Amino acid sequence: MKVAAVQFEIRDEETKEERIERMARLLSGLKGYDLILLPEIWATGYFSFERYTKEAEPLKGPFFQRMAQMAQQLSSVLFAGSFVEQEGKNYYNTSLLFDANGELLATYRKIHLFRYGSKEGELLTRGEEVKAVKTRVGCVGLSTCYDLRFPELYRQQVELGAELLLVTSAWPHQRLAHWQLFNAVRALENQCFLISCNCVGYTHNVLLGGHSQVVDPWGVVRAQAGEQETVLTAEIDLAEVKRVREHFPQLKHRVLRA
Ligand SMILES: O=C(O)CCC(=O)C(=O)O
Repeated sequence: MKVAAVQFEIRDEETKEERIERMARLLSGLKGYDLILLPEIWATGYFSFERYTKEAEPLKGPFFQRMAQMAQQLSSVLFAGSFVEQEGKNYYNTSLLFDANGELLATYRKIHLFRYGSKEGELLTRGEEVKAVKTRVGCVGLSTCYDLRFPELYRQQVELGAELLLVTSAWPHQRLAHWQLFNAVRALENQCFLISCNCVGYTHNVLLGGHSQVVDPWGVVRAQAGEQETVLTAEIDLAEVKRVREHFPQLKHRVLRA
């Protein structure tokens, strides 16, 4: 199957609406992909904490509607990245997964909120539910940025059937080495494909790291973006997950202690 990750540049001078329109233009050139990924809180900008509550939307607000429409127009499963969701008094970092007909397949509220040089932990409420979802492109595990540092989350996704790990991100360049390691290791230790979609650009004095990746179940990086806005593409075969797990049955050799 053909996959694409839109590594998007965050430009602080843009409004949310301008950013959504620019993303829509980028997406309109992406015909023929089975699965497309977008980054974390890209429409508001992850580091634009002053905009979070102002730009928050209910789950099925305009952001949701636009992304559903894009999935349908592209006939692609779309992991639309995340937005700031408001439900009552609470705000969440919520990502959306749409089927190729524009129907919602799943939502995921970020579980591990980032608190280092970030106001996310103050402003948002963490999610509770681990998500691995059966789709026409395989069973996908959903996660967001800082989640990458917590291996138990991905193991739970695998226990729920995940074979493809999708990571939406706004990871800073300062810790690019960590990003590179976690991308490879999460795929390798779980014998899954992993696709990550990061942002680039300078935002609120933070340089975002790019290097969105496609990693195979041996931990080999099959495709990797650089540090510019770009669309990372790859062709992957999920049958490899089964082959790798049969050939090297590490997941069956776990020793679980109480
Ligand atoms: O863990 C990190 O170093 C970066 C995490 C992050 O930027 C985020 O969760 O948005």
